[in-house]
Amino acid sequence: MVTAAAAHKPQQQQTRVLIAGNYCHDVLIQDDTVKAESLGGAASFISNVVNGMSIPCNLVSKVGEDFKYPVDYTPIVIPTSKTTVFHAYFDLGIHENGHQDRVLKRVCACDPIRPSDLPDVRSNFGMAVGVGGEILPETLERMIEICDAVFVDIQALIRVFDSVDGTVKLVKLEETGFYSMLPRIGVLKASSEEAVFMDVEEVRKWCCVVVTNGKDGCKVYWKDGELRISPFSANQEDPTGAGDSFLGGFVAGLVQGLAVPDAALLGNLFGSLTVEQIGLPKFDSRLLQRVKDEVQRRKMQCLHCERSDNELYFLKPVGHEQFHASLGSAKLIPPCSSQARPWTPSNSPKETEQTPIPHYTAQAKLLVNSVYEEPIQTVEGKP
Ligand SMILES: Nc1ncnc2c1ncn2[C@@H]1O[C@H](COP(=O)(O)OP(=O)(O)O)[C@@H](O)[C@H]1O
Ligand SMILES: O=P([O-])([O-])O[C@@H]1[C@@H](O)[C@H](O)[C@@H](O)[C@H](O)[C@@H]1O
Repeated sequence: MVTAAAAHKPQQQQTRVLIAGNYCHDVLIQDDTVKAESLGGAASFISNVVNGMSIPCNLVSKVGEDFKYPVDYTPIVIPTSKTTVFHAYFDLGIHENGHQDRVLKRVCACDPIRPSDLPDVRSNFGMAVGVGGEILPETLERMIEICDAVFVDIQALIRVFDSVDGTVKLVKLEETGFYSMLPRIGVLKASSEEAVFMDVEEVRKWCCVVVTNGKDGCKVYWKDGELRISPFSANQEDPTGAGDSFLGGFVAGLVQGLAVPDAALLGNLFGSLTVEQIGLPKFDSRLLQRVKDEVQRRKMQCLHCERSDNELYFLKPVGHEQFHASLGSAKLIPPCSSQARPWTPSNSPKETEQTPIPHYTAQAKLLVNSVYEEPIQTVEGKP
């Protein structure tokens, strides 16, 4: 078995982002026909965004010897296990409102990621983003120890799998072994379908909660306030990975020093770009360059914003709407090449109202510290 240390990509001196979650083989099925097969898993969608934004990261993932995709971050290969496989059925989950949703089945599960698989160096941002049950309570504990702020996708915590056919079901967050760790994580991200499996009013007392809502963008909740963040328009082809790419964009924004509302816009942007392609999206290089330029410009703008108090961190900094417009216009740049293929009917997003409710909270402080306290320390007792 390849050890975690040997499997990692050679490290830059300062690892800023640590992603933990297994790569998967995704099979997209509609009307009993395989429509596409793709590299999947939240870790692949997130690293795709983070790499696209030129942010160095470290990724811990486990696969079997059957793993079939080239990836930037070498996974740990488990000879006795197979790669996690998900079948996504797009015709079984028609909601009462007519909205087409998917039914997911985990048909194969690779080994969980254990604390010993994680690197011994500290990271500023940890991302616990399992999809097939690979994040164990002790793994999340270890991430909390070695990362300044931990971002968790609730799907890593509340999924259970039917013992016969692997259908993904969700359980209440408070019934899981992760609930007591909430005060020590930075951000918990959930889709609106997943959010009903937690008491948002209770959880927001402990950590920042981000609920994504498809074409309607997302909402950020913290102890004393909440904020709706506008979406970007998209012609949806495949919803797979939108939430993952959102989280990648959100963290990419925070890594670069954006305030939470601006970083959430970057999350919305990458979510909207992802639904326009089938499977793992390929971002156009000109678009990425423009987004990076806009983020740099925004960062410089906000250096001049009043920011001496933690209270301001959740505030929409002046110029937020303009930043939204600039990112939106980046989406209009003609692509170097077109990757999108028609498959499902497209959706058009509605503009949503914005509700700034600025207040200081302990979570804000945690995030501020994680972003602005620069030095990366080594784990106590380890080199
Ligand atoms: N049809 C869409 N149009 C525009 N943006 C979208 C669309 N679907 C998703 N997004 C973006 O991606 C984010 C995550 O999508 P969502 O469907 O809520 O998550 P998940 O993939 O976890 O179900 C949304 O908050 C939004 O910013
Ligand atoms: O669509 P989304 O919820 O953001 O995330 C998806 C997971 O729910 C799914 O289990 C996995 O197979 C996909 O590759 C993707 O990671």
